[in-house]
Amino acid sequence: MSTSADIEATKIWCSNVVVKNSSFCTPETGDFDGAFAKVDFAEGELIEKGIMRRLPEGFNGHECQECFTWSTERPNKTWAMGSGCSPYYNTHKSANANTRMVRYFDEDRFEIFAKTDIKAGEELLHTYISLGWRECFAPLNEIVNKDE
Ligand SMILES: C[S@@+](CC[C@H](N)C(=O)[O-])C[C@H]1O[C@@H](n2cnc3c(N)ncnc32)[C@H](O)[C@@H]1O
Repeated sequence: MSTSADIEATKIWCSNVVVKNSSFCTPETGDFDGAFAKVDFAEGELIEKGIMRRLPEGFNGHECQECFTWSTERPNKTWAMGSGCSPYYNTHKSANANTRMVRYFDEDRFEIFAKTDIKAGEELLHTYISLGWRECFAPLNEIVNKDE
């Protein structure tokens, strides 16, 4: 088990998260991946931390579902790839998302925290900040917000 000193001292820590088939998989979608809690988390607890690597200038994140929006500029021109399990978190609208990602753009790192108490085995979901405007997420945005 990692102590808080271990976690503090490391840049990438995702020991309490596993990746496996998402709970959103259906016979129609086929298999795809999601991130899951390996242990119980209390509301506010750190789930995972890691680093980002910026993608080359000119990279078009509108065509890539796996990269992260990595600036507050809109339209966004800076995209990054995240460490650990971070690329595998599926999304949901804010009311149903059980995690939140804190982005430290100037340090190229992130932390993911529990928004609610989470039981081991639950799928971890966060609301993608680009869900409403990234071109490749248009079909997903319709699915997630179909009741709005
Ligand atoms: C950042 S990736 C997440 C990991 C991805 N599921 C995988 O297997 O690599 C984003 C993609 O996951 C899928 N996804 C995310 N949230 C979803 C949801 N709530 N329902 C269905 N598919 C979802 C969509 O295909 C989306 O483009």
